[in-house]
Amino acid sequence: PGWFSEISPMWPGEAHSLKVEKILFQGKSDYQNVIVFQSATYGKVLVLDGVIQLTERDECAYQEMIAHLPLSSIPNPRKVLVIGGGDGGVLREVSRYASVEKIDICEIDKMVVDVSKQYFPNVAVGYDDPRVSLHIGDGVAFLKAVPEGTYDAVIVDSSDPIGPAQELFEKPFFQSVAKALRPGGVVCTQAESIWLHMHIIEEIVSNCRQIFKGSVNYAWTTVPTYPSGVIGFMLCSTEGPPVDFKHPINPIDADDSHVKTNGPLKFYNSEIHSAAFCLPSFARKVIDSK
Ligand SMILES: NCCCN[C@H]1CC[C@H](NCCCN)CC1
Repeated sequence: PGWFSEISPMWPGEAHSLKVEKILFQGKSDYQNVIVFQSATYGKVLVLDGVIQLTERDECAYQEMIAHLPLSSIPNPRKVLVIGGGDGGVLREVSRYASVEKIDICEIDKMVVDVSKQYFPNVAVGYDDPRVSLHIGDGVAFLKAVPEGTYDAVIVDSSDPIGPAQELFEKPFFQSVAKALRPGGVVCTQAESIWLHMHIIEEIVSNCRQIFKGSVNYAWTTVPTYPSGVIGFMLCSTEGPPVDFKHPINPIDADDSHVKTNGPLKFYNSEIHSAAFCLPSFARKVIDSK
């Protein structure tokens, strides 16, 4: 009955809208407002504090890219940490790797987990994997308690810098991620839009270059229901065995040695992996110069 428009001071003067068929859930957690609605053409939609987190139709693009850009770049990921990502979509993608032994996830808002399990079963299917351990709490505190060099990969599937995820965009957090990673370990973070947030990205890249002494790259992909239709990722590795993010050495889309229980990959493949690092000149100028 009507339209949902994603109006936010983070993208002034513009608002992506989706036609609403039915509101399925409305709640207020300790951290944010949570809404689930059935859209006319994008399936069910999860909204936190008025910001679209995922839709059934295009979530594959974001979840597959944020997980496979880092994990396809290292030979045998064993221990993986997901910060945020309470909907479970990233877990679904991480569990495709037979080499993975342990997946820790730290999500601050339990309502996001519960709502995803109830309304987005094909996304929350990630929680069914026995290797997954769910920690409800603040990712900043969780990482401070992690012993040095624990993880092969950290994936920061955060919302935006306004709200509970604010600290996940700041330098101390990146430092704690670097400490938690083994030498040559990798991190992939949600890194906003080159059309909307070049200044935020400039700051993030500058911080990452100071903290991560392996490689630091920015990749991007298309997600029609995120503002400006694109979303980016920071791909960084710590000092140690070199990581070439642009040429995946552990292709998840190649053979059948990977778990297929969660259905086929809908978006990610090795070509789009490499292409994701090709940037328009206005972005490359800023990102490569930091
Ligand atoms: N696992 C899916 C969670 C999605 N995370 C974020 C949700 C907010 C979205 N705003 C985009 C703002 C413009 N860059 C970015 C991804």
